Amino acid sequence: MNDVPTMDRYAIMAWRKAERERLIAARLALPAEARGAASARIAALLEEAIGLRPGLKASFYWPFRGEPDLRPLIARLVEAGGTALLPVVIAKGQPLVFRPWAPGAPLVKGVWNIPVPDTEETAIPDVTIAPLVGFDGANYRLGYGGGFFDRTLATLSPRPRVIGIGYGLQRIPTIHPLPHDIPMDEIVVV
Ligand SMILES: Nc1nc2c(c(=O)[nH]1)N(C=O)[C@@H](CNc1ccc(C(=O)N[C@@H](CCC(=O)O)C(=O)O)cc1)CN2
Ligand SMILES: Nc1ncnc2c1ncn2[C@@H]1O[C@H](COP(=O)(O)OP(=O)(O)OP(=O)(O)O)[C@@H](O)[C@H]1O
Repeated sequence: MNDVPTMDRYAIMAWRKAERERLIAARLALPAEARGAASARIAALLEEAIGLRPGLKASFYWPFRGEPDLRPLIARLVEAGGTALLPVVIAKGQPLVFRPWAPGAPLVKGVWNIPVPDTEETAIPDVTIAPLVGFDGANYRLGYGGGFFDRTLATLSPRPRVIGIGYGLQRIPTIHPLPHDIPMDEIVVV
């Protein structure tokens, strides 16, 4: 099982499932104050990396299961004249769509009860902030297992700049990349 070259697709999917559970539990075990402090540091580094400017369209996410809370950065982008987008699951097995959202705008419950903007409007992001469950040194991302980000990026041309974000404890030696896995452009981890 730990003999990497002999892991087939089935074994990799089973390994990923266990690894996701371990990593999500480790993230949730971080005290709330530590998560809050880390979120502020990630937001500052991200702001520097992307540069807030009028017209910039950046996709974020509504935080759950201990993901860093970057909503203050959403507010700063909107104040700077940019557009913040949130990912929306239309259906399992389908790419995500991105809908605009600004602090105070209405949300409705989407798939898995994730809050999503109450609008039909969609837009393609210039920059996509991807929350990580795990990541490796080759910039591959482990997510929740729906395949949504990879499926979405595979359909977008030009592809947005993808920046993964998370905590250092989410680093793993390899996610055992499969042909559908698309590496991220950058990772901001604290
Ligand atoms: N905050 C946030 N929002 C996001 C994402 C994200 O990673 N973070 N997504 C990024 O893609 C999409 C949601 N992706 C998700 C994928 C799977 C599960 C989930 O709960 N899966 C079940 C397994 C169910 C199944 O396989 O059918 C589970 O883990 O129990 C949740 C969200 C869109 N919104
Ligand atoms: N471009 C694609 N086309 C079709 N299926 C895909 C594509 N990308 C991923 N998948 C499928 O999605 C499933 C989950 O993939 P994976 O384990 O990489 O999820 P993940 O990246 O952790 O999840 P998420 O992006 O939702 O956070 C796999 O069965 C994979 O084959």
